[in-house]
Amino acid sequence: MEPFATKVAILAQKLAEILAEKLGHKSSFFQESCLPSTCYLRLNRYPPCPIPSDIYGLMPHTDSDFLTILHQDQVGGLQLVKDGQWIAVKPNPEALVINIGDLFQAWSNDCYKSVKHCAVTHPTKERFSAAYFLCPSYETVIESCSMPSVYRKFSFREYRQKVQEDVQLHGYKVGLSRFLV
Ligand SMILES: O=C(O)CCC(=O)C(=O)O
Ligand SMILES: [Fe+2]
Repeated sequence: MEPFATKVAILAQKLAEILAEKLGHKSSFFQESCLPSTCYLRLNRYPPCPIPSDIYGLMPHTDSDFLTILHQDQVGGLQLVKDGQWIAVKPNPEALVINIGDLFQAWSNDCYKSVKHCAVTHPTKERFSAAYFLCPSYETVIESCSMPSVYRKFSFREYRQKVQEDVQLHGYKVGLSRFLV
């Protein structure tokens, strides 16, 4: 697991840099704010579920990070919203899935969009996935890279607190729209 985490951490930094450069920003921001101690790897296990159409493996959500690198096995179950429709991502254990997270959406001033996704369960098969989250330290302030800014600047701590508060109060994450200017 450690060699996977090390490789995927390097890949995440490279991808963040390339995406920043695409927006005309030669940024060391991700290297400075996303440290090994602030990023994490989550291992997901989805047991078989006899009523898959009624029970999600993971509820629809966007990731609260800069970007996520996901490896899924051959069972399949990852779905995402494209042009307003839920589509299944064809499982390919040889490939990695890269998802933009909320923080990249805010930093890029809505140029990159945080993708809504979920995991559905399988009636008979157990499924595994591994997700690496490129996250900054809680003190990091996320400020749009261009003007006029769609979102006010906020710290990652503030963002996480707001998400938690919304989940506790309303039962769901509201996300970036809480930070619209
Ligand atoms: O298991 C999957 O395909 C999705 C995992 C995921 O979205 C997450 O861990 O945030
Ligand atoms: Fe996710």
